[in-house]
Amino acid sequence: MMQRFDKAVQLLGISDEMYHILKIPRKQVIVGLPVTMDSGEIRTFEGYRVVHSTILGPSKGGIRFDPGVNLDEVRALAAWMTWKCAVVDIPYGGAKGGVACNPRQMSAGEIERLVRAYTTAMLDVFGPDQDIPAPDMGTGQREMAWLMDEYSKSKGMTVQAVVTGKPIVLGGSLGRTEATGRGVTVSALAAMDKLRLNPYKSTAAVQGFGNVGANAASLLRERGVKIQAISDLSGAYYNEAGIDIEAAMAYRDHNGGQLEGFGGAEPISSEELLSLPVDVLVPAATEDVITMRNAGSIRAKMIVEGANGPTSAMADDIINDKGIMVVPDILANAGGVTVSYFEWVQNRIGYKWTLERINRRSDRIMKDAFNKVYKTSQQYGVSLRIAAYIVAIDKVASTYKFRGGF
Ligand SMILES: NC(=O)C1=CN([C@@H]2O[C@H](COP(=O)(O)OP(=O)(O)OC[C@H]3O[C@@H](n4cnc5c(N)ncnc54)[C@H](O)[C@@H]3O)[C@@H](O)[C@H]2O)C=CC1
Ligand SMILES: O=C(O)CCC(=O)C(=O)O
Repeated sequence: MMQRFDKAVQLLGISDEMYHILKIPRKQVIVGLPVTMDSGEIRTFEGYRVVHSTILGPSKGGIRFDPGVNLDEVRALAAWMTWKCAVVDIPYGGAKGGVACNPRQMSAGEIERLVRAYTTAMLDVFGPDQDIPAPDMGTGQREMAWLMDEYSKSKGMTVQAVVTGKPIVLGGSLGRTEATGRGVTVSALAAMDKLRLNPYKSTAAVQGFGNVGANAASLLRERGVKIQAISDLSGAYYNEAGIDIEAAMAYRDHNGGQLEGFGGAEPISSEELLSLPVDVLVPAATEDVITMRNAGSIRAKMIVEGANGPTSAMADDIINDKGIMVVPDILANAGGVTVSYFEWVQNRIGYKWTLERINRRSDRIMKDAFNKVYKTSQQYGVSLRIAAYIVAIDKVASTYKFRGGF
């Protein structure tokens, strides 16, 4: 995150003082979370919430449950949220949270107790005007429902707007589940248009088959793109003629959330998936999957980053030299936080929007953001990634200047 940030700051000519204001997170909270496991044993988990910036509005960002979660990762993810919200021009700052745990090896009861303990520990941080969490890797609607319930109990009233990505019955928004994958699709189509690629004659490979990957694959398929490969933690699966994405989703949902044993494609290695000669590669799993080690073998014409930070900074140059267009994470996956913003607005006005209105508005925001970043990349002669940072940093820095008060 910092390497791209430094580059964009140099191009923008930001002062040293502003550099440090933008670099250092506003708040970093680490908590110990004792939880009674089903066995009766008490295990203590470490949880984090980093608020990177609140200059544009309340901070916003998901909560990750994964064994690899650590403070450094959460700090980078929080800063990415600040830049992401600024790129799509929504009135939020950036934050991110997480707990180092393996939800795949925990029962629903254990996860619920962990979510409630985390929420209680973060009561001073969270709030509908302060800091608004949402789902990320390893969490979803169910966890957001428990979070809202625990927070509401502590306040003695129902506070829907404290969290987004909730189930619809609890005030969740129509379209939020598919929103990130939808935004990835809108960005991919906009980029394909620039490269004059016809979606109906194009192919894609998608890494990660969770919320973002599966929905992106399904929506790209709907727009004519042939999905030749998909993957998850269990492995990668290839079918030259195209994978039936709906069948793969149904299989996953009846197979403990995993694609393992999926019959509609042949198994390949995860590395093979990344180097397939497809038009569009969508990394939608986790960080640092495209690195110096494998960037040289990528044959896709474009990479559309569904995940946060899937490409290491060192790999950027190799990919740029190969002439591969990259639609960066802070632009490509911003559809999720955009519809989260709509959910928060609906909660606050106490009114529900139709799916048609939500999709129309989020598609417009994603297209406008893509066009602005594309124009900036032409103007500065830089990649879409650096252009997205320029757009975001410029907005946040100029807001600071207007607000003053240092
Ligand atoms: N859920 C959301 O609305 C948003 C998520 N993101 C980012 O998208 C990425 C994925 O998030 P979700 O889909 O929500 O998570 P998820 O937990 O729903 O799914 C993650 C998927 O990736 C797979 N996976 C994990 N590590 C892998 C690896 N090394 N190789 C192949 N597959 C692997 C898992 O098996 C699973 O299929 C994360 O980087 C997250 O930060 C970004 C914006 C919004
Ligand atoms: O929906 C949100 O508020 C945030 C989603 C998120 O964590 C992300 O965009 O990385």
